[in-house]
Amino acid sequence: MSTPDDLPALRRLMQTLQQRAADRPPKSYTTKLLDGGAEKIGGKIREEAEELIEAADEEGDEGRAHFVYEAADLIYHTMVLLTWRGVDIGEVADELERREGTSGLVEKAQRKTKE
Ligand SMILES: N=c1c2ncn([C@@H]3O[C@H](COP(=O)(O)OP(=O)(O)OP(=O)(O)O)[C@@H](O)[C@H]3O)c2ncn1[C@@H]1O[C@H](COP(=O)(O)O)[C@@H](O)[C@H]1O
Repeated sequence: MSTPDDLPALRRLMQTLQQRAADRPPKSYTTKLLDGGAEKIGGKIREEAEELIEAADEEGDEGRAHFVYEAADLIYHTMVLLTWRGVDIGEVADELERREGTSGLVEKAQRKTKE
């Protein structure tokens, strides 16, 4: 499985989340989410996605920093859902690698001819 070597923070976060899933320490926000299952985590993902979209057109350095902050929130919660489902970020990286070089437009056209 490939690992996002250029993004060591993502790899470390994945390991922390997997450890949380194994240990379920009570004083952990991740544990709270994992215990709530896909519904709880999915609700947070929806909320964080909305917040990211809202931040997308905020101007200036502060707006940019807020947008980055919201993107990190969304990525964290998405990674918690991956963890809940037993999927490693490396598997997502593999899928992105498989797609490398194929335009979304080309992929869509191929899908349509198969249907
Ligand atoms: N990267 C994150 C991270 N990003 C965001 N969050 C939390 O996600 C929540 C974002 O939701 P909101 O802004 O809606 O805050 P809230 O209203 O308090 O949230 P809710 O009570 O409504 O769920 C906040 O509580 C943030 O602190 C995170 N919590 C944890 N991590 C990482 O996960 C690791 C393990 O965390 P614990 O499992 O809590 O120890 C940490 O060391 C960090 O590396």
